Amino acid sequence: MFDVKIHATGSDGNCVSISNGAVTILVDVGLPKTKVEKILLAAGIDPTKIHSIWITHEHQDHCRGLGFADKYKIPVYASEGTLKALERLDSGKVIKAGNSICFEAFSITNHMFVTAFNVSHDAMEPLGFAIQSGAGKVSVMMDTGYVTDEMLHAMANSDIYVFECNHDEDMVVNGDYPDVTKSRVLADTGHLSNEAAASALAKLVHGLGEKIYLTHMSSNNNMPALAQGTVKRALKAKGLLAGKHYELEVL
Ligand SMILES: O=c1ccn([C@@H]2O[C@H](COP(=O)(O)O)[C@@H](O)[C@H]2O)c(=O)[nH]1
Repeated sequence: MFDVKIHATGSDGNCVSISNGAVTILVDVGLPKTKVEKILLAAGIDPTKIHSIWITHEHQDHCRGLGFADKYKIPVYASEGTLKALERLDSGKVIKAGNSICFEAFSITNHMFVTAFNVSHDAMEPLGFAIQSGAGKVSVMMDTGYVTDEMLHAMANSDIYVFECNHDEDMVVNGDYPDVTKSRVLADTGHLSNEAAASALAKLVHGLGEKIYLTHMSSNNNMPALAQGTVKRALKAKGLLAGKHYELEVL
């Protein structure tokens, strides 16, 4: 089984580690580099052992700590658009949506495939990632305004879902954000609402003990109980109960 740790999530910074026991990767380093170093060491992760860092897109809350990659000479993978926006096209490694990169393939137990898929966010070329190995499958989907069939296909049959569950639409509409920010959050290239996350998860989760992490939650336009309740209701409509058919954690 994969070991997934959500070290930080939300608009202040995102960082997830994924390990299959042999290989550890990070998805996003959206905290200052010294903080990335600190939280990883506190979690028992040796920075010198990190195989690679996968960046979903160029917004600061996802890549602020890229200096951490430079310090430890860790390869950085992202889309061409993201690497261009980060001015790292020369040093970064390009992954295209639909493509998989396989590493440590010399042993069936050590191998890990990372497959990229397009998401819909107001960045140059944002990606989500599905990570597979003998340890199972983990999907990471953050910062997307909606979920397409292609995204569902890429994430299908995961054991672990790291899923954006950003806001309650009514809270955004009636909240304090300026109109331009409200429109941005609610746009197709914005962030995922509780309802949209719940509806996508209801299509993905089969009740086989999947683990769901609800992430990138707004502290202004959401409440953990509201997000959790929305997802639980959608899954209950399929006959699936938290704690029995799947595990749910709100971060
Ligand atoms: O004053 C603000 C607050 C937030 N944003 C952006 O909106 C989205 C959602 O933020 P949450 O903190 O999850 O509510 C995110 O992209 C923020 O960067 C903003 O532009 N201005």
